[in-house]
Amino acid sequence: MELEDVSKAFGSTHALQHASMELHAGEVHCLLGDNGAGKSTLIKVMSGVYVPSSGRLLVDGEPVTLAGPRQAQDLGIATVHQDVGMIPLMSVARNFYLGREPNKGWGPFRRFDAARARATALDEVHAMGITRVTDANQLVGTLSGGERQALGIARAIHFGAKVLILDEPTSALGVKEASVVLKQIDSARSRGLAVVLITHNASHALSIGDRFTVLIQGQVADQWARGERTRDEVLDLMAGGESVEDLFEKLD
Ligand SMILES: Nc1ncnc2c1ncn2[C@@H]1O[C@H](COP(=O)(O)OP(=O)(O)OP(=O)(O)O)[C@@H](O)[C@H]1O
Repeated sequence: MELEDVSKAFGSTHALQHASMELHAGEVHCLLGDNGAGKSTLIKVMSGVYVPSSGRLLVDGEPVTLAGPRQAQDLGIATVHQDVGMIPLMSVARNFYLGREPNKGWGPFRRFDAARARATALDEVHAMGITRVTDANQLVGTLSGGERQALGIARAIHFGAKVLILDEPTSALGVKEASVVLKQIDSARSRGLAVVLITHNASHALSIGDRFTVLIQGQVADQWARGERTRDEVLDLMAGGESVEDLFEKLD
């Protein structure tokens, strides 16, 4: 998938200006930038929420116009937001299938196939390494933040995502939980998905990213492949182009 010279304005706010970015199968592309840099706007363009003011979106080299999130989903573009969009008082199985419930029976006898949903949801969740869940009837509200993220990722993969967009999946998590989610991102990459990872955490980005794009005030400030920048350079870019050392000095 490719974004070519994409701009998006909200009235006089130029949230995104002439941004280009390529996603490749089997790669994690980290999208970095300070608050308000345009990251959310960019992923909303990719996921069909916003139509760009100008520029193009290409999938497998063909220009596409996404009429809405449903169309993006049909093309295999899945977004997992920080809150994962799950209902805490519903079970793991119900949340896994939310909006795509497997049915059994025919005509007026069609009904939710609960047994199938439970078995498949549990298999997929275990395949993603969440072994603490042993009963698909368990309520999502009882899962940890990391497990919910993992469930969201497992669900996206199960429903055939080719592009997986993760909006700050590790930001609310402790060290151990974050590492579980990073492992899952790695596993999605191994399965050949193109992953977009928004993060404010330089260590997470550097540990998992294959390619990197930094946005500053809506513009692509830098783009590189793994190994082409030092850790300090990355930190400065993530701070909106300011030296992190200078920022600390200002605190004194
Ligand atoms: N729907 C909207 N209407 C008006 N302005 C918007 C809208 N969405 C975003 N903006 C503005 O566009 C700019 C980029 O916002 P965006 O949310 O894309 O940044 P971000 O990098 O995701 O920030 P954060 O890390 O804080 O989520 C900001 O100045 C924001 O106020």
